[in-house]
Amino acid sequence: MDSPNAPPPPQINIPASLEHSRIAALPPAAYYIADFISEEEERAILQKVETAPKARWRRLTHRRLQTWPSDLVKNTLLDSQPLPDWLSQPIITRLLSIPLSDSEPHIFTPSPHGQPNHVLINEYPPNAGIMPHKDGSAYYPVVCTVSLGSSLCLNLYKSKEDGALDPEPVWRILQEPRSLLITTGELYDKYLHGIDPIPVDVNLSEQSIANWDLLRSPSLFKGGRNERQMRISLTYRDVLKVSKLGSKLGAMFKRP
Ligand SMILES: O=C(O)CCC(=O)C(=O)O
Ligand SMILES: [Fe+2]
Repeated sequence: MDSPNAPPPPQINIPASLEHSRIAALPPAAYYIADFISEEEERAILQKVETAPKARWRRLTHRRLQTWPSDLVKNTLLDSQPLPDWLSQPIITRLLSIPLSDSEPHIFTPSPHGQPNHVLINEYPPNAGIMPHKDGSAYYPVVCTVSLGSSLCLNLYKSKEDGALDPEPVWRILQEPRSLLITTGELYDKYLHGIDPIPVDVNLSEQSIANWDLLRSPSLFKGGRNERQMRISLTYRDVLKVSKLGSKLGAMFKRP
């Protein structure tokens, strides 16, 4: 557990406030912290994800996912169990330790539960992506994504006047392993996000990548390419509605 007086584990680099990690090229507001967790912490979380009971995985055509502590039922979290320790420590503790600005508390201070209560784990083989979408009304509009295992590009799209999707992304964000990306505001409500189902991200440059100046290792992408490996993402959000009935219903919907 992170305590205010303990020195941070080596390899992590947490800003004094989120303002220092703001992606300036994007509308308000998105933040990128390249070294949010250490390699050792990454390994430990990957091990927990990989050894979760088989029934935890839901298989889609090209990717698999786990939901913790459980699936939503009609946009509601059944309040049966808290998040397991390996999803709270160190990630949530560390996230909540970062002030929003030099004078304001953390990013979840105004949210109903003051912290994320739900984690979606997505596993993307190199050719897998996720269709452009919005995250909808079930969540407080702050999305925190920790990436593990591989880098890839998240694309941001806008809807055209007639509501159709403009197929060219307006911005691209490169997410490195062990990084944290936070998106809020207009990026939650107005724009769509998605990941191309391709084995290699191309045309990566200071001009094309919104968070280039915040990357840990921009030199790795000097050739403009990123060969994808297996990537696991952990998406932390606060589900607005939590049902106290969950402790009863939880037994019926219980997963191992
Ligand atoms: O894996 C990611 O980075 C994005 C996942 C996502 O957009 C979602 O689960 O809503
Ligand atoms: Fe999403």
